[in-house]
Amino acid sequence: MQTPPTPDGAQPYASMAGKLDPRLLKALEVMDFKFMTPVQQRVLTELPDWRSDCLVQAKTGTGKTLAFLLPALHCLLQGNSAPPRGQVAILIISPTRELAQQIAKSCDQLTSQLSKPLECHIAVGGTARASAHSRFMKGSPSVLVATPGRLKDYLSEESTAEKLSNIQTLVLDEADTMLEAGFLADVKQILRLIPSKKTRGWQGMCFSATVPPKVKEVVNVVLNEGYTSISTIEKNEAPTHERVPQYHVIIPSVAETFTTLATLLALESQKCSKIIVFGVTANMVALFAKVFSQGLTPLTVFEIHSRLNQNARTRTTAQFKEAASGVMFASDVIGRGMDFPNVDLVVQVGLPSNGEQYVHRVGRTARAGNDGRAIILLTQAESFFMKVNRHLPIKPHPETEQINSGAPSCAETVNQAMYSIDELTKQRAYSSYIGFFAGSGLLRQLQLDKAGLVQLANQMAMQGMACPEPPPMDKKVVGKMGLKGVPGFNYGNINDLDGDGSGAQRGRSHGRGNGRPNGKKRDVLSPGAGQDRRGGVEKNGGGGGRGRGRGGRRGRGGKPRGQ
Ligand SMILES: Nc1ncnc2c1ncn2[C@@H]1O[C@H](COP(=O)(O)OP(=O)(O)OP(=O)(O)O)[C@@H](O)[C@H]1O
Repeated sequence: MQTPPTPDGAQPYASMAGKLDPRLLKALEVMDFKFMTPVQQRVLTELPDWRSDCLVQAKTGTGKTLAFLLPALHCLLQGNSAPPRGQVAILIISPTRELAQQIAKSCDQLTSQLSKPLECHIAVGGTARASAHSRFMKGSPSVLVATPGRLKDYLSEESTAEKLSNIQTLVLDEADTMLEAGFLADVKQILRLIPSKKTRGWQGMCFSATVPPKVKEVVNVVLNEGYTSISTIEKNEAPTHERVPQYHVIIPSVAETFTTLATLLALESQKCSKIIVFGVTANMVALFAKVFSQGLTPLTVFEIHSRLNQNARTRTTAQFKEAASGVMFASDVIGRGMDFPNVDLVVQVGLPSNGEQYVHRVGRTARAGNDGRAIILLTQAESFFMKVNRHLPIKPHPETEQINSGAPSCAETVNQAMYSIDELTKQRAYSSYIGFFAGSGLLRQLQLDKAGLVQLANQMAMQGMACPEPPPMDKKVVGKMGLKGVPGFNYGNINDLDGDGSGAQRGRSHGRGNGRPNGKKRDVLSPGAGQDRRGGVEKNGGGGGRGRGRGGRRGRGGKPRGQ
């Protein structure tokens, strides 16, 4: 007898008996997933064939991962056209390392009930390439979850590419970001390195919570004409959850960013226990984390961005997934796809790269049917974001006045915390802030010229970060930012700055000429370094971690450097 559907129309997975591989159904039972989410139901019931090409849009946190894994795994397990043993059948490309690891974990859970384990491998930057590659070559990988850089690196070796010469399914998760300017070239190059769709007829699956119209123009690189399009979002419906009230707080001046955030978090941590705070650049996030670790919040502070090495990123991801409470300061390395259970509140400080990125960041809360809230902190000049994204239901925060009036009373505490932060951390935050805007094309919308940008950053440094003068900038870096000759910079040697907590003392001058006692040279930052726009994208295949991150980071919408 058929199990009846629930009142809201969700079909139980039990109704898929006889259709979906029983071992997958058993795994779903073990995972305690009794009902299909709407996107899972629609993919499993509306695809003409589970091998059909598709573009699927559904809100964040609604179970898209299983919606592509289930049909792909079913076809692999049932199909008689499975590739020879040792060859990859399902290739999943993700924009970030953390997301790749998360997808692989879901895949392992779904295949846990097979009598003989099915191997799901990961190929991402920042991890020991040699050992992962050797496991991949010696093993029998049926599924590979990869980030573009490391995948290109694998495919550049003939023997490795051979293992990908019989793929059945190619999934682009976060498809819109994978098919936009910064990534499209990578994807096209990957497609040149695997057997062509025309001759091999592999299935293409594109999934995302946001599908801007321009994506549809390029989706044909992985989908055949006539592909199935599924969306669980109504035409005029906001792409965010109705369960997430969204608010903005306008900060009186950029100098008050830190005090406003401190006031907001003090207020919010009375009602919320698990919070993610996004910042505009990795270096700004690093500064937030250091400052708020100085007793500015009762919550445990977590930090994740591309300037941390991959071990630290992976550890923090696991810890924050497990944590019952805490505040995680994050860049866009976790902006998309990441599933941290029970996040109550998402705060965005400053502008996201675009409306889509805003939606994905908000989507770190209210997942799997839970509730959540979202707040964006913007300066008056940045408030154009609401005008150009009118479809987003962002309202003024009901406690804006209380937050703004409370901020000055935090100034002393924030200043004291700032004094204890090393000079290099502040310099990097300052430099990355300038680099972000200089390379963003946002100056016009902000009604700022280049000198105005430098002035704004100086104001933030001197009034917000307790710097006695603008942090020093290297002339070459300024030139690379396209700001040569712009007034307002304090040129100096970054190598002279104190670079860790031990060298920084309360109230210590931030000026030039503080020699490093050990005479160690510091790397000079490249413009835009420490920016995690485009979701903390992958760069080259090899190496990774802190050192590589500097040279290879991608600016807003730009091509990845160093490839
Ligand atoms: N059928 C189900 N029943 C209950 N929970 C589910 C089901 N399917 C998925 N989930 C859970 O819902 C959460 C969100 O799933 P998932 O990460 O796949 O969302 P998503 O739509 O891919 O989100 P994003 O757009 O942010 O990438 C996860 O914790 C997942 O385990």
